[in-house]
Amino acid sequence: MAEMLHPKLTEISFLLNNGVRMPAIGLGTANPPEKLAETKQAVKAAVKAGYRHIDTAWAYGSEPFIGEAIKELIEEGVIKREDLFITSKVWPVLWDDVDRSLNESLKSLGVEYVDLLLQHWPICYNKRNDPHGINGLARNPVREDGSPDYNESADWIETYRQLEKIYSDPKDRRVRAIGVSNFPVEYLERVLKECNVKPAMNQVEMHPRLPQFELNKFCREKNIKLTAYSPVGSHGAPLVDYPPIKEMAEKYNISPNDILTSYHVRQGSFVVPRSVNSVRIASNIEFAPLSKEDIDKLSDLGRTDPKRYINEEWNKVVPGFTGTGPPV
Ligand SMILES: NC(=O)C1=CN([C@@H]2O[C@H](COP(=O)(O)OP(=O)(O)OC[C@H]3O[C@@H](n4cnc5c(N)ncnc54)[C@H](O)[C@@H]3O)[C@@H](O)[C@H]2O)C=CC1
Ligand SMILES: O=C1O[C@H](CO)[C@@H](O)[C@@H]1O
Repeated sequence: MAEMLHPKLTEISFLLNNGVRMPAIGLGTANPPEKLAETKQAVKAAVKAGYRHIDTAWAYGSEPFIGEAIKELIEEGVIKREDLFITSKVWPVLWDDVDRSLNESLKSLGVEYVDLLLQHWPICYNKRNDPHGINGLARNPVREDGSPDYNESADWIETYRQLEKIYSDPKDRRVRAIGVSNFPVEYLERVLKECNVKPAMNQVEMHPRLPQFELNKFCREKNIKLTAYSPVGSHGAPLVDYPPIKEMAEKYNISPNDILTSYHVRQGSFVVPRSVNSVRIASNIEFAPLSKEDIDKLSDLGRTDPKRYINEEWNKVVPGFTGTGPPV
């Protein structure tokens, strides 16, 4: 490809529906237990490479390591707190205690506010103590028979109501924007009907093999932004070696990772790739100015070869969030 002038992915940002500006690419931090401690150097490498957005969650166990990285980056004079955009999420075991979830996240992160707080899943779990869980609670509680321990009498919308109460209190400065994650269109419709604060974000699995056509159309109409998680197909990065992606990468003379992140940013969505490899973090920030035809060609894979990588037993209760995903 001829040399072209265009920004790095780390230089692009979009506005949320409440006027808050959010950097387009964020570092994903849902690292496996054996790599959790590496999150600290990954965040430091990402910020030094230009990243200003970190994606985390109460449930990841990565927040204390992100906190250590932020503290050192501020002490070293690399950034100030206000230069960073931090997203955290409320896990279904704390569906009825958003205050606790947020306070524990803030404490671990060592910050006074998060920029975006999401309801992680529209699911309500019962609380079960587990010394190996997150802050003493089992992350995915199960019953004696091994089935997910849902709270059958609870309503997932209660979590969003608690989020909007915190966000709407002018004396409470702990969140700058609120949103949801893993919400299908019908759940978003219910939030829009029954709640007062429109979610700024819906974070979902999204990539060429799961282009989320219906959610994209709905969210664009309602001015709700989307963030793409698992952009390279999660564990093992299967999409990086997927022939149509490699072919597009060769055409643009750029890495497959850059194709897979630019695919979202080019369409006005956010993307949160995960890595603890500092070389990869720093090199995979090129923006590919994909043409409309190339975007359509990639999205077509969602019709011809659909695939959802995050498919767990307990998330099957969310319509469309199982198997190959929503019909296209
Ligand atoms: N809201 C939600 O429910 C969810 C949110 N997320 C967020 O999205 C982030 C990204 O999604 P993930 O599922 O973590 O997966 P991902 O699609 O970003 O893939 C990450 C994996 O790919 C590997 N990788 C990346 N490039 C590679 C390359 N060129 N060669 C070999 N390996 C490579 C990384 O080392 C890592 O193991 C998470 O870390 C988390 O922050 C992820 C899942 C669910
Ligand atoms: O955010 C999340 O990450 C894990 C998968 O990596 C998933 O359980 C959850 O939604």
